[in-house]
Amino acid sequence: MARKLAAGNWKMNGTQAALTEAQALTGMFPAPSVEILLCPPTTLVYAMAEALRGTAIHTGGQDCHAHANGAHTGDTSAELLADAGATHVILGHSERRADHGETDAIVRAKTQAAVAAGLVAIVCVGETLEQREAGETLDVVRAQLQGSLPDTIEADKIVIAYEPVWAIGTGKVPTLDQIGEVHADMRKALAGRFGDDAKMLPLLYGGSVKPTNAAEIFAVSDVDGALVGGASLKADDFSGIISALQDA
Ligand SMILES: O=C(CO)COP(=O)(O)O
Repeated sequence: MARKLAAGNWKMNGTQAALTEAQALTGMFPAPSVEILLCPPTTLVYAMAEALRGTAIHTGGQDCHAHANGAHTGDTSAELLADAGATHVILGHSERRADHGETDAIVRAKTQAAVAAGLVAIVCVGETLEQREAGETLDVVRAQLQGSLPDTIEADKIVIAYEPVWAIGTGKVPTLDQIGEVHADMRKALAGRFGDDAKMLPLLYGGSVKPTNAAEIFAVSDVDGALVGGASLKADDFSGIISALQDA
């Protein structure tokens, strides 16, 4: 069985004042039955990891460079994130693929770097609206998985997040059948490539997950958690999603 994970992606939001939201979550979930992760902007990774030290809530980055160190002005390596206290890193988010031209090959190199640094890599895939309307969703997602993952994996170091681009920040969510179809197909593709390890990989759904729709999404088979944007910024909202995952 894959482990369950509720992950929050704060994107480019959150000053130090927002750390109180992370601390509030620790009070609500002193001993959670699922993994909980918050990925703040890079500027807050160290402070959040320190604030959450000794609690059940993990801290992660939102991207890393493919190299461990060197002349890469403005970039952050997986090693630096780990040194700051991160345990996870989101890679290949559609906003990075779109804003920074990240290809599957780049995401794959970053995934290898993250795992080498001891981080869990959360690898994001997902189709655009145009691709869905053209009936290309499963092909697009399969190709992204194929290109973005290394040939050999450690099952406890990889998480997959299916995030349809058109569902991110829009309030639009695929039907439960559509989510189930993609997740089942991802599990099948991963099993074809990694054998039994595929059963251990958490497959997260992301895109307009809210406390109000989380339970029905978590009831879909092969959905092992969520990667949450807007609703992870406030402890009151994110806690509803975490509770739904615990109850699933
Ligand atoms: O992109 C996302 C998480 O990585 C999803 O964002 P929203 O939950 O705000 O739609």
